[in-house]
Amino acid sequence: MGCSGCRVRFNFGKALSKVSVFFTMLLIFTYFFYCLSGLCDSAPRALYSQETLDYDILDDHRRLFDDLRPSPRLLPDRNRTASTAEAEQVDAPGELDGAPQDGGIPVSNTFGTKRFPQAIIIGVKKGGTRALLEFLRIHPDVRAVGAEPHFFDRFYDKGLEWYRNLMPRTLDGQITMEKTPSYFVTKEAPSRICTMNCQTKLIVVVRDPVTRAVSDYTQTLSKNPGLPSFQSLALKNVSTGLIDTSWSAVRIGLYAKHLENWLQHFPLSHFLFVSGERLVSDPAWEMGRVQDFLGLKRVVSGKHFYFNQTKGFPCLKKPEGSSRPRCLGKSKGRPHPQIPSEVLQRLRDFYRPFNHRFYQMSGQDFGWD
Ligand SMILES: Nc1ncnc2c1ncn2[C@@H]1O[C@H](COP(=O)(O)OS(=O)(=O)O)[C@@H](OP(=O)(O)O)[C@H]1O
Repeated sequence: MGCSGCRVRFNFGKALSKVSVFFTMLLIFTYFFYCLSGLCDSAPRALYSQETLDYDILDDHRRLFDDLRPSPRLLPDRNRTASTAEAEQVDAPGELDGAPQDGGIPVSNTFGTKRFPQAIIIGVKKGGTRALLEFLRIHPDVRAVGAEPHFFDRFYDKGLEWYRNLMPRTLDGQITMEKTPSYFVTKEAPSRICTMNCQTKLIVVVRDPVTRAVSDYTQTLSKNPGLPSFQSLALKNVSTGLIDTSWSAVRIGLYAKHLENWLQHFPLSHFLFVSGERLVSDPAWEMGRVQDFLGLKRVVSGKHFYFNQTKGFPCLKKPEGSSRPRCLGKSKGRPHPQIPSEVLQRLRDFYRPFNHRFYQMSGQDFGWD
């Protein structure tokens, strides 16, 4: 009896070890299948459990974009065009879902396909483009490249397949997006985007050009504390108050001029102009418009936001899978330096006719006067 009991125990133990080997193998196969299917791409999302977006943004950027980044030059150079000066400012990017791959053939499988973006946030620099993209990424039908690809301004010679391979995989019905604010001021960008797809939807986050210029200056100043004063860069002649339109921080705010270039290639119906101010004061309202424009169900709503008093901006309530709320990183919402009021007034006067022209062209009054 003792012996037969032993045999039963022995067989049971063997069976148990076979079952555990089977399950281990199953786990390994499942993992490989999962990765080969491209779902491992979404792993960086786990990093979003950080309180701010700083860490994931910078790590992903370094890992995947090191070979793309030209050496940064921070001092404004009046001999360069607005577009080249603009292109130097690499935004703190976010999650990158797809690394550039060799071969250029888009990977397609049952879990998604790398597609060209159907919608692009083309501008404006310091308008609130990062906030908009991060808010949109809550939507289950939006997948976006976190870093700024700068394809249509800097890396166009790498070819469209290179660009497509930067994109995250999407399922049917999902929208692929990217944001590169310098496209708005890049002369060649409209024709290049149209060559990719003339049906592309274009989103422009606009902000009072005076505040935008100060924000732009603040960003450059943060990287280069020896920068001359705002007024000495903005004014060609302090006594006459002549504005220096060759300074990119000023030029970018001439929205009507830049839009004119875009309207040569795209009809107005392809654009959505988002108010950068309202994106801060009422993000849910502005996100409603954006989702409608993109043909998405209104998923992102007031319940996703709270106003963070310390940050002074709306932040995201605990996103799914995250233990903490999420604000944008330190490079968003920097305190601006004090600029003499007469300089700001001079700039306001300078921009007024351009703003009015922009209101006419866009059919929206942003109330910047
Ligand atoms: N929710 C939230 N959190 C933080 N910051 C916010 C938010 N919404 C809009 N903004 C404004 O976004 C400004 C930066 O704009 P961008 O993201 O377009 O800058 S960049 O061009 O990508 O560098 C940034 O400009 P500064 O305040 O001058 O730093 C903010 O004013």
